[in-house]
Amino acid sequence: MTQTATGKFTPQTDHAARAIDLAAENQALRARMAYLLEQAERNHSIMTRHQAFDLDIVSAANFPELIGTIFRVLPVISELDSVTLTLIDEDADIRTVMAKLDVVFEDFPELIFVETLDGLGFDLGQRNAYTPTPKPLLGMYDAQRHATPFPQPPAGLQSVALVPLLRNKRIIGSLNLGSCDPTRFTPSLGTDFIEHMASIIAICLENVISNEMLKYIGLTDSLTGVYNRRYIDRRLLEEIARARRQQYPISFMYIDIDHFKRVNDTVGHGGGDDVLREVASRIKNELRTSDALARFGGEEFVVLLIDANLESAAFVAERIRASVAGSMIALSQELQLSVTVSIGVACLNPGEAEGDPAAVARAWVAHADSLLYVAKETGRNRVVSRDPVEQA
Ligand SMILES: Nc1nc2c(ncn2[C@@H]2O[C@H](COP(=O)(O)OP(=O)(O)OP(=O)(O)O)[C@@H](O)[C@H]2O)c(=O)[nH]1
Repeated sequence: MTQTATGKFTPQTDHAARAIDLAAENQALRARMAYLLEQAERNHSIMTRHQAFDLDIVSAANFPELIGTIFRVLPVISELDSVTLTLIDEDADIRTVMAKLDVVFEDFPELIFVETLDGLGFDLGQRNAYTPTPKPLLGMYDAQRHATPFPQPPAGLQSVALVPLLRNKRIIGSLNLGSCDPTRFTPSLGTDFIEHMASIIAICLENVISNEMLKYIGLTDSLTGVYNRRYIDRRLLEEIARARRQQYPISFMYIDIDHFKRVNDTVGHGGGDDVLREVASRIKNELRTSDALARFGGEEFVVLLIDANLESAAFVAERIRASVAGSMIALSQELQLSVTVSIGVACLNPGEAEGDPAAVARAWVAHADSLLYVAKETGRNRVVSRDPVEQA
């Protein structure tokens, strides 16, 4: 109703006022609907992006691909200013295996390794088998308290979420999310969504790490820790193809411990194993990181040298021979042993790598083996890099 000049209300004015109220209400409803629509569209877009992210990480072929995707994609789709990952790696097994598989950790400054659960840098309270699943910790960023999960925080970091990564109730690390918006992560915020995301990341991490470990075990010799024959057979084919493309020489060394049967007879099989380990370590010390050392079986080792001609490979072989023969191998305080090796060296020059790589590899290895045979026949403890017939 509307009041007249005399103070009375008339039906007309009442009607008009009601219309104004309705219009205002309508406008407010429309604004609210527009807001909800916008929110729904935003949520839909976030969901779609996260579904695509889940697919990406689930199909990551290896460890670098997985963590690369997490660090590259997650900050964008979740509109975050920092994403880091802490992994618990008690005996540095993960780091050792990844390094062996040529993962370059410097490429991932957001990846943090800690030795223990306490090292995660946030309080999970006393834990035992019956402790309930730890929840993500959300709140204001504190430079001192969050120094471990955010070693290089972006300027203006305000709020953080530290999300435990769990596999079968075991905490394997944490996903650390940071935002410059102070209201982004508050203790009252629901955590279902980030817990779900963290659980998928944890599954992917565990799978990829186990796969890499298996790959590593499948390519290395368990006694000496150097590569095994399977690895070198595959690598030979790759390097022959690469040397052919890039036109550089590659060399191959066949190394055999002299009279190893006598070593075993003297110090037993266990002592023989120690000798194998020490010889592998002495050979490795003489090599560049680009060279590949493998145990071919028994007391035989092989080395693949990249971009090395016959002369430089023979030089390295001579250094290896001298290193093994140069000092006794101590099996215990009382027991020391003198060991020597014989080495055959063959080079594959640009132009000689043509044809079927497998056939080239076979002929090349056989050549190095025949030179090793010459070294054995002509007195052992020596390097032979040329056929005696060629030399004559
Ligand atoms: N301890 C140990 N011995 C091994 C291993 N694999 C092979 N052998 C031994 O290595 C010895 C190889 O001996 P041979 O091939 O006869 O040659 P050699 O005594 O080294 O003599 P030359 O090669 O002619 O100098 C054998 O006694 C094998 O038992 C191993 O993993 N550990």
